[in-house]
Amino acid sequence: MVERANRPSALNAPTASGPGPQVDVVGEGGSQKVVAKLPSGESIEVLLFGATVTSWKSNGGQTENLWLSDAADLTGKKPVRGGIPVVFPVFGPPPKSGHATSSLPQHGFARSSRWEYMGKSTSEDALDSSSVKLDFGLDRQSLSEEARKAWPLDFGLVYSVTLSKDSLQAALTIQNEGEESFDFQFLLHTYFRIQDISKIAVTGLSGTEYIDKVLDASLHTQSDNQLKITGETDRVYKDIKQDTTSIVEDGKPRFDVIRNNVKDTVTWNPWIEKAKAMGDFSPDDGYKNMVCVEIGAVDGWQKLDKGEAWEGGMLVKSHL
Ligand SMILES: O=P(O)(O)OC[C@H]1O[C@H](O)[C@H](O)[C@@H](O)[C@@H]1O
Repeated sequence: MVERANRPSALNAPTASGPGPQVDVVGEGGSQKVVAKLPSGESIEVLLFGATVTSWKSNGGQTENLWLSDAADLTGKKPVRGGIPVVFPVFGPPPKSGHATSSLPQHGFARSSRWEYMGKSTSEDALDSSSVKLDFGLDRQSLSEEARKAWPLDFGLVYSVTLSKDSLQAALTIQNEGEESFDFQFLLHTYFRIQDISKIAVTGLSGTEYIDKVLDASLHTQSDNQLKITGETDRVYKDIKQDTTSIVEDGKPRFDVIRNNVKDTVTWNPWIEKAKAMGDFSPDDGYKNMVCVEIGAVDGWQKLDKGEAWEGGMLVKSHL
């Protein structure tokens, strides 16, 4: 059952099986966020600005899984540097001209729009198996005037984030509510927190073609099953056959990222110079503690006809 957020008394109603997941809306204005905690201690925080997940703690609440810059703006003035920004309807810089997204900023408007918290649904069978799903909505009416002008199409988004004991699921449903079809790209720009970039490998990409954005957008094929990050990395892996891309740390599984109805994945690490050059990236050597593994549909465009809906996303398992 989804409880509407405008009924605060229903937020944490006691249940027959004891205390269920705790969900609270905290903060004001651009800093408002939804904080959810399972009885076993795992938690998430989702800023309404961008519906950006800024924290995900597993392991009874002891292990933070997401990297968030110390200088991230969490007041709703600019996209968050870290966490899980939602990229829609265009990934990267939009096509220069002649496309419906051409007037939009890099990565579109979803990460810099204020979403509506639509409510939670919970399952609380037992302490160890409880979970909570938070729903967020964005439509044309809630966009800034600037974004509405730049992308004059009618749409409805529902973004659902589900916290379970060892996993986080994030899924976006896109509905075309207008009279004409539209093209979109979608990506979850997840910043994973890691101990040491020199000790990790990204696996599950072998045999896949990728565009290397650091090397002049040239096309390559991943031959090694272990992608080690040893310098600036910005690659778009396309049409991946495997469902799962993993992050291995010190030879042990750390995260499994399982794609649902999307086939592409971007790997990104700005490394030394680019990290220093970004005003909202802090500390300077924070690049050692993060790697972006970003699932999405970004190779070409997805077309959505009038009245149609599309859904895609990821399930991330944390091994800590
Ligand atoms: O600085 P941002 O707009 O958040 O983009 C950060 C990065 O996002 C993606 O990973 C792109 O592939 C990169 O080219 C880009 O630099």
